[in-house]
Amino acid sequence: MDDRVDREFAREQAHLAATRAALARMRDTARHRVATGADVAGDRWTAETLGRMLRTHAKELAEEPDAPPYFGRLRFGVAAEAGEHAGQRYHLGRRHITDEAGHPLVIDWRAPVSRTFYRATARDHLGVAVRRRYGWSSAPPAPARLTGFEDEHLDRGEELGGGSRLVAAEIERPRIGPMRDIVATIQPEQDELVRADLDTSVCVQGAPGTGKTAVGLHRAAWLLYTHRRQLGRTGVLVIGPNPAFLRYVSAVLPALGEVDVDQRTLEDLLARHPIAATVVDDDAAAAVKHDIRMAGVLDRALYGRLRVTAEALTVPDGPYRWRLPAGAVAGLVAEIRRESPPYGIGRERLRSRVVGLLQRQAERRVELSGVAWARRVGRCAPVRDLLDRAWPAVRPEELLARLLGDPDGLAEAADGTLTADEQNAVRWTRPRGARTARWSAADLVLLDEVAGLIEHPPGYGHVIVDEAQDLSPMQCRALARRSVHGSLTVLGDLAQGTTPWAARSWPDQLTHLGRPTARVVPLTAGFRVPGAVLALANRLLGTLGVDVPPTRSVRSDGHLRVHHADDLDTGVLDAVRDALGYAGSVAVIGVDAAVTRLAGPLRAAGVPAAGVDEVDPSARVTLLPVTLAKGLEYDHVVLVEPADIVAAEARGPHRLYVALTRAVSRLDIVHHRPLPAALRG
Ligand SMILES: Nc1ncnc2c1ncn2[C@@H]1O[C@H](COP(=O)(O)OP(=O)(O)OP(=O)(O)O)[C@@H](O)[C@H]1O
Repeated sequence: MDDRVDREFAREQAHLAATRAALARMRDTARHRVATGADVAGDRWTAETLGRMLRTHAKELAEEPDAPPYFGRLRFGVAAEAGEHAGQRYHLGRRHITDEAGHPLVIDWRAPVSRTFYRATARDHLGVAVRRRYGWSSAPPAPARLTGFEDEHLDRGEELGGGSRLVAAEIERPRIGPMRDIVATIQPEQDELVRADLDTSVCVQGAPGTGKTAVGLHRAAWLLYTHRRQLGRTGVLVIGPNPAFLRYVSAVLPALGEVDVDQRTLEDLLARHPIAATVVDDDAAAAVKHDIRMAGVLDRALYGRLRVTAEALTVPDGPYRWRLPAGAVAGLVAEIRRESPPYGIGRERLRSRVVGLLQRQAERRVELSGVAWARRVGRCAPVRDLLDRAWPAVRPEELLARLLGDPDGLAEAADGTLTADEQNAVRWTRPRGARTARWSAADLVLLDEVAGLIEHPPGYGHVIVDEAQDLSPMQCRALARRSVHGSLTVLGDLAQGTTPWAARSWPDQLTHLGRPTARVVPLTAGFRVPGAVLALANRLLGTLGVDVPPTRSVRSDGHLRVHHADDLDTGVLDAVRDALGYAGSVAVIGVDAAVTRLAGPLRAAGVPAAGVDEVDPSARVTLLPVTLAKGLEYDHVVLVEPADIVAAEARGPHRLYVALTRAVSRLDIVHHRPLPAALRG
């Protein structure tokens, strides 16, 4: 028996050597092609496209050159269910690797056959006789070493499920550096989401650490692989809550071979102007500006610019004068309004219909040179003046500056929609012109709404929105506008909503996102947070006012400790010193001011600690303001004074829930004030 295992292991070593040699050859070829690609292409456009493609390919192959080249293997049986794969073996990895003759040594995890690896069970083995998982040890820069494998004879009814040693080790591996991909251990319910069709929009409701972000990123990679041409043209957009989060997840897609996904914050996507740091809306103003009713107010303000003109139009044309009778233009405007094109297109439509009527008149009298005549008349002063009166061109900045700066204009647009108090809340006390105006973050959302009414923005083939529960209705609309012809993956957790406008129900949020009928799929297996920590965090759930399914942790390791400290700084310092005795990353999380203040005492005690935005390789400890903690994870978390986190903001309990669920292995809570009631006892 052992002999058989040894022989099998030797065969695996030989396959590994062949795979590494093939990968090195593919990399050399890719590099060579980058160097010569531009010379072999026939024209400049082809050269550029080819060059870009080759550079991308070379870059993909250069990612993590010494990482394990595969993670699993499928051996199909010979029964009918195996179909075309009968008797075949396939190693599965992050990308295809082929030998010199073009035979596959490793199949991409996204290929259709790989689906079987994630979905096959003992009850429904989908033709698979044996599923094999590999164990690797890696100590970069040395290449990863194959340490063993684990077989499940699915055809004999054997299945390890949660008992797989390799899967458990992979899930519980300490976190160092940026987020990693999970291709080796994607779970069936996650795989179903990852491989949902391109035209399917889906919403994933998942408690902290259930793999929402991981699912979203793997879905992006799968979609790009499966619909490369279409999405190469239309693009994939990933929206994350803040730059620290985006930095944390930014390595996943390149590691999966995808270097062309647009990963941004929503603020960045809508940044027509820099946000003025000095212009911060107070709570009342922000609440109104993010309210869905603002969509109606802006629409009314914009279309309030149309003027019904009863005048006749006269256009001199050489010896002739062409005329439109009074009322004709008003009729055209009403007709175009009924067709409801974007405002900017409406203006051009009016121009061309006016010209069309004039042209019909003219054609009865003279021979016209069609297009040139129409262009000239369309730009002539009387037509231009008429358009500027009846359907004036509008810039979003100018419209919003007038709306917020002019109480009468605001009252007119908001009458019956916003109360007088709400109008007062958003009104500028010192009116400014469009050029000198300074815009707040919420103003940029409004400007985007107006810009979207004037002209549809370019869209994406697929948009993935993380932490979607935190988006306001107006922010949702900005994303809906960019995915009109594409689909959406909406990721979030109602229990982690911390903005004043955070969603309390997915159907409402999905309606704002333009996908009212998207399926809401729960994920309930927690991969990040150890059981003991999750049990504590779950105690808060009842106080958060949302209806979400409970979660169980799949982790067997980890610890939770609660320390009462007479002196908070000393308590934190002790906990941090203890944390540094373990492998992995450490974060100190507390209200923003406390975290800033703790930098001094930690430094004085000889513990280097970096801010979340600093890159300091000597610091294993990150000082993380709780408002930036969303989506991030650390091996060891020292959570400072939960009562302060609860008291700091209206949604303090939700914020505490987020903070409690950042720890991958160990959570130390250090408090001086009494713990919030839900955490006591
Ligand atoms: N199938 C899996 N196998 C191994 N690790 C996994 C799996 N699914 C998720 N993880 C890991 O669990 C951790 C949490 O995943 P992720 O950040 O995607 O969760 P999340 O639901 O987005 O959490 P949050 O709500 O806190 O943002 C990550 O380290 C991720 O790599």
